[in-house]
Amino acid sequence: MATAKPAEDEAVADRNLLERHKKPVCLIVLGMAGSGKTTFVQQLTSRLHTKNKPPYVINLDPACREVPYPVNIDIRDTVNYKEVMKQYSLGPNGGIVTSLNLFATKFDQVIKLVEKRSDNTDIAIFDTPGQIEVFTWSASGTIITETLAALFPTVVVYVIDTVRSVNPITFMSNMLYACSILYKLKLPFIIVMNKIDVVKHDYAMEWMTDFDAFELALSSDSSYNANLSRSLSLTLDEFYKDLTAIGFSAVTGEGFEEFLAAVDAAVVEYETDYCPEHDRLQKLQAEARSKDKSRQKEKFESDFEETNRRLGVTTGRHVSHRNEILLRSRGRKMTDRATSRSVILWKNRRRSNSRNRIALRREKKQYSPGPLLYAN
Ligand SMILES: Nc1nc2c(ncn2[C@@H]2O[C@H](COP(=O)(O)OP(=O)(O)OP(=O)(O)O)[C@@H](O)[C@H]2O)c(=O)[nH]1
Repeated sequence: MATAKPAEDEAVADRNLLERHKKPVCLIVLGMAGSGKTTFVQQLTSRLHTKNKPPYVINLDPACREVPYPVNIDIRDTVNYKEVMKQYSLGPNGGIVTSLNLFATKFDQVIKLVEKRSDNTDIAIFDTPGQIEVFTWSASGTIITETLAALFPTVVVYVIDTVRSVNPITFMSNMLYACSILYKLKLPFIIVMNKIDVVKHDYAMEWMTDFDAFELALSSDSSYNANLSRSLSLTLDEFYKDLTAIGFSAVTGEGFEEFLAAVDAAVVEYETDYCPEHDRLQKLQAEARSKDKSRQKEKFESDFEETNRRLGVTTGRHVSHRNEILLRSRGRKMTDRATSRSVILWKNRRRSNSRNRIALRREKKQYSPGPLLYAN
């Protein structure tokens, strides 16, 4: 029996891997405002439709005016962003965070819908808000990403505006952001250098592989920013090494095949690097939880025995006559004290009950998201 266990574990691990293989690849599209995320999703969706491989598309931007691609799940159908801002007296960013939080409470339903489509969809695309930090550093963004990554092969697609990044300092800011997201999420990562129909991405590829070229681009600038960018470029060398970057035009579709190849490679990376690490961490967490449980149980048992010992109650249920009297008198004293305490407590409770009723009445008026709507 004992020898069969590792083989069983291996079989379970293989089955998990196969199950993960079956499900659609989830692409989480991130990028600064105006980098072209929505246009990129539109181009990708239309090309995949042409290939007869329609993706499952989910819009997670509650503040966008219109979605220019066929969307299967739209956060705006469930959460009214303007109403959230009004009800909670929030500004635009707070409104987006709260809308995402409200939507995250229904994310299990999104997962079920994506799972349902696993037989006839290879790719699920998640378009995110332009306020990048709202998704990457918020609780709901983390919940959404981690839930997806635990169940499906998940890849982060970071869209960069190649036109704006010709400025080496802007380029460095973009790369720093990408780096922070990569190390936070630890998921396979593809950088999409968008808008190559306007400016080719060769300069950026050169800056990532050749420090001297980047320094040359900064040579005319002696500001603090330029010096900082220079130093950071050396530090980011490690980050650049493992990075997959491709050129893309969300307008013409140039780079589409290269992007699909990068996604395939990222799925392999997800299975060989992310999954084993994820499983290892899960195992460690489960072990820590069970250790904690047994520690708590031991503590409870020792506390219980100690209390019994102090009260003179032996485990054999024998209570000495003296102890019995002691217990009774202690009990009486406690009841006297308890009665007056109960009266005060009762009065306080009545007061707090009416306060709760008012709070509840107010709460009822507060915004709650609608049902999750979806198109097949
Ligand atoms: N020339 C060119 N323009 C592009 C490309 N991709 C996007 N654009 C333009 O860039 C602008 C911003 O594109 P969006 O797709 O709205 O960018 P976004 O990142 O979704 O913007 P937010 O929703 O504000 O975050 C639009 O005017 C697009 O037409 C591209 O590949 N080439």
